[in-house]
Amino acid sequence: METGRSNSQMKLVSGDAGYLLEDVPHLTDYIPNIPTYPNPLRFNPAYSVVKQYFVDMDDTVAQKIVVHKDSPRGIHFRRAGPRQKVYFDSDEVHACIVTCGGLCPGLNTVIRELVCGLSHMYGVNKVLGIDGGYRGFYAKNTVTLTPKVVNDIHKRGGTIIGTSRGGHDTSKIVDSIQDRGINQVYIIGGDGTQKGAAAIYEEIRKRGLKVAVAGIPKTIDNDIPVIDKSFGFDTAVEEAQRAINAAHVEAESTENGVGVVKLMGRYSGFIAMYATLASRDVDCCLIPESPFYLEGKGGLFEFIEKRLKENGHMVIVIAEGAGQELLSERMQSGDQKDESGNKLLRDVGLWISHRIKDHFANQRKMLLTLKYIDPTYMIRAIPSNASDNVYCTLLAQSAVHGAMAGYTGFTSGLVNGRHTYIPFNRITEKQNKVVITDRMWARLLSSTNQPSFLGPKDVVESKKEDEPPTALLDGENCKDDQSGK
Ligand SMILES: Nc1ncnc2c1ncn2[C@@H]1O[C@H](COP(=O)(O)OP(=O)(O)OP(=O)(O)O)[C@@H](O)[C@H]1O
Ligand SMILES: O=P(O)(O)OC[C@H]1O[C@](O)(CO)[C@@H](O)[C@@H]1O
Ligand SMILES: [Mg+2]
Repeated sequence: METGRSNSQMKLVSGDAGYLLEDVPHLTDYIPNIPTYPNPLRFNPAYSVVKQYFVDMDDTVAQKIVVHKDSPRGIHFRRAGPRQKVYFDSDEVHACIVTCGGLCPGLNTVIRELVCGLSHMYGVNKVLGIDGGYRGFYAKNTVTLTPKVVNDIHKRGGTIIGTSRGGHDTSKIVDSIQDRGINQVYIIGGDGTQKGAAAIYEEIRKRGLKVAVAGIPKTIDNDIPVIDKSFGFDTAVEEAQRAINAAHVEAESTENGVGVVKLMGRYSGFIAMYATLASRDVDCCLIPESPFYLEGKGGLFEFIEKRLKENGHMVIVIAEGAGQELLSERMQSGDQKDESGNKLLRDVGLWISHRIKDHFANQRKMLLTLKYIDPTYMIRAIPSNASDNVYCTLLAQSAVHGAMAGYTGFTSGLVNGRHTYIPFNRITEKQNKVVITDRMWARLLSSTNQPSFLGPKDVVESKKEDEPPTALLDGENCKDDQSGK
């Protein structure tokens, strides 16, 4: 039973035992009588041997998988994959791909697999690359993308079609889509990009155009909610190990050696947390979600001194968004923002390195050798690793299957290990953050043996926030209502 719509993006369908499907829009929601065609995959020798290759129309994926016997079934998303019927004839499709926001390992793999998936699975040969992000729709030329052009691009970092921040003019973008006769739009980017994609979808729907809009979530920060993790995250964590290793080697080679590594993570400390857990060489990990302080009892300086006395060296990993509130007024960037409106951060790594050196030289009169390593762009400008390549391939293929099947206004995402179509507004309504009252953060604290820097009051406050954990965490409370994982 369809229970209603909060807006044109959200179709809610309820079922027995608290089952709720947060469905994605379909072109037929606003264009009646669109002709359908049998899915050309049924004639494809690679797939025709696969029993039940097509996804059952009723297949959905549960958001919550830790349950009690009397738990409500909760929120579900439509399962991704090829459908029996498609709503585009192969010759009719004119697709475009755009990449927006910061770089991320795997962007080129997604582009490659969109182009190859469209061509090899659906016989679609008209694919345009939009040059340089959203503004490329109206301010730049396009690039023709063929399987031959994209053949080797997954071995390179970056995005062959360029990216940018800012420049989202919905009306001009949709004019350009209309003028060029584009009817499938694939948009790869982070939370800002997906908000832009939602605006494009709304405008397309308002104009009644037969244009499918599909998002592919991208962010090395892993700050996109609902999905298990974002592509490129594993690669970034792996690359971060190299910086941590270097910091460790430098630190252990001198008396009272301290290695400080700053890693990306504007609002979410997932990269720092995972790189720390993977490395085991890190003595202290500082992330935006967990406040800390430097001086006095239980502070960072006290911990550094203790660890140096115990081990003679230590490694600190700090996410770029950590401790921003501690930076002095003079260092604050005030209200400076980038072109997309994201707040510009000050260099917390440099700041903390100076503060540590200053404290030990002047207050404690202790000789200490500190090396600061800032690998920021190096962890996102590299090609994706093997596992991210496979992940990117499936995300891209899922997006293609969804658009061909007439779905629109959706993001292709992995939920509990299954590929799904998620409505844009579920992806954009909040940011995914490390939950410091979750077991994963406790594992980190126990692995580094660092103080939590929290008083009992802070823990209670933080618990009250009730952030929904993601699959990268595992504090899922099965008694929760249907508000999320
Ligand atoms: N609320 C919004 N509505 C429309 N467009 C938006 C919105 N927020 C951001 N955008 C556009 O999306 C694009 C990318 O946004 P942004 O620079 O914030 O990166 P992102 O997609 O969040 O990726 P990341 O932060 O991981 O680098 C920009 O072109 C920006 O203009
Ligand atoms: O310098 P740029 O390109 O604006 O990107 C920096 C930001 O992009 C991110 O990598 C997210 O994509 C953040 O971690 C970082 O703060
Ligand atoms: Mg963002």
